[in-house]
Amino acid sequence: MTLPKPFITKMASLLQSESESFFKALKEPKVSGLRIHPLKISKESFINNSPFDLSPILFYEHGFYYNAKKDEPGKHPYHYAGVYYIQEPSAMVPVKILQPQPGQLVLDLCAAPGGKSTQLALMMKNEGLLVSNEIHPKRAKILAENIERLGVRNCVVTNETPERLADHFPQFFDKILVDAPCSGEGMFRKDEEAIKYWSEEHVLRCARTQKEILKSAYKMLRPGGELVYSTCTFSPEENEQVIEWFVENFPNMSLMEVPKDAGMEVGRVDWTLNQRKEMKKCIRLWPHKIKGEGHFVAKLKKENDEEIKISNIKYEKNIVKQRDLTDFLSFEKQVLTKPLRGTFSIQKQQLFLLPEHSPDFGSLKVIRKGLHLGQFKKNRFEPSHHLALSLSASDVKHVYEMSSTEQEWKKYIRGETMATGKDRGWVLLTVDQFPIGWGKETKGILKNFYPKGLRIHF
Ligand SMILES: C[S@@+](CC[C@H](N)C(=O)[O-])C[C@H]1O[C@@H](n2cnc3c(N)ncnc32)[C@H](O)[C@@H]1O
Repeated sequence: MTLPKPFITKMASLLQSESESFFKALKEPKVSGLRIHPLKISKESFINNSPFDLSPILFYEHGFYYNAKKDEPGKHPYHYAGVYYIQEPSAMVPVKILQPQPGQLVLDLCAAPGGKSTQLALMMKNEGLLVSNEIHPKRAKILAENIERLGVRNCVVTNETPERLADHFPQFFDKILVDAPCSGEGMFRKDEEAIKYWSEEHVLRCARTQKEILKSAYKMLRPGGELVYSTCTFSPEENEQVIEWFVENFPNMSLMEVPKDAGMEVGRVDWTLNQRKEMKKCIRLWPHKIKGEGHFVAKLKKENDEEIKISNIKYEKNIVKQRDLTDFLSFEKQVLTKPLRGTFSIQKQQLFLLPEHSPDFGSLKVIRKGLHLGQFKKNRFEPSHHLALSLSASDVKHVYEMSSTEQEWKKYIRGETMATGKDRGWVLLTVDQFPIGWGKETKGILKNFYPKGLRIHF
């Protein structure tokens, strides 16, 4: 790895005597981590049942380091079953600091590919509303796929600009995460592109964008609400200086103290323009101080001193008529062990189960509205992959069990038809009890419903 010269000069001057260990750490291999889906598996069970060489991430209870030289968790069936999400360890910290609660209204404003959104939803135990927004259409699609793979039920995925969202949702959210686009200096060990793309101008451009995004986030935060700002870069211009600008321009935003784990450093007052002491409340994760690529995190609260506007946001009502659900209800009766409850929504023959408190999104571009249950076809209902991954084996009447230690699951992921010798209709396929997708059995043959776009040819 060849670091840009101006970056070396700048970091050497900022870090002084510490810079030697910083640059040494950047020459070491990246660390690799994954975060388990705590609603699907416990830590103990994961340690006992996964074949990986794991060690716990001390600053995140559901996180593990794995040995990237030996293990490929991205190719294990548990990955396709959404049992974990592969995530850089220090990227697990911002959501831990935001502490979203079940039932809250939460926004992830810069959400793709979905590491932090999936973490938010699981901490919320799939209860309440999570709006996960991504400005770039292709990345928004990847975000929706990860939301699906982890079986998240309470998330609406949008593809919008922060400004348009802010016009629609004034003072609406209890908690907002701004995991901002940044110059990615903390990506240097894992992504050569980040090095190629780096320049002082890029750092300053990112800082301007970050401030614009924060202005929109501010509008959407309710009085008393909390916001976490994070980046995976080291430059003060994108970190302490952005937060300093934020509290100076929005005086009812105040920095909150957050608990720091071993190895986490405080924000640098001496790297700000106006030496504001409260910048110490920010957190810095450095690759030479913790086992991770590095992050910056700040938590702020919107004080109540602003006039509270009555929000005129409308909520979605259950306008789907029972007769429109006939085919779904007969599917539900035949296949599921208990009915799904909540507010349904139908769009172009697609059926969704909305999160609680789901607002009307007006003309905003919505990619996925809650749990996608499936599609109405002529006189029948076809369940979705999202539904399969949101269920547990006990939620369905018929299961076809596979084992992670045998090769059969690969046939399924390749999209092959399988001979099961049974005739049970819709069947949920599982790997070691974890649902991985649907199949439809007729006359001893199971037709494969693993989505075509996700099939892999091993
Ligand atoms: C650091 S990444 C987010 C990573 C994500 N939170 C996760 O944990 O998987 C920042 C995201 O912001 C998006 N972005 C870029 N420019 C933006 C802008 N002007 N407004 C909002 N989001 C933007 C990028 O497309 C990118 O997906």
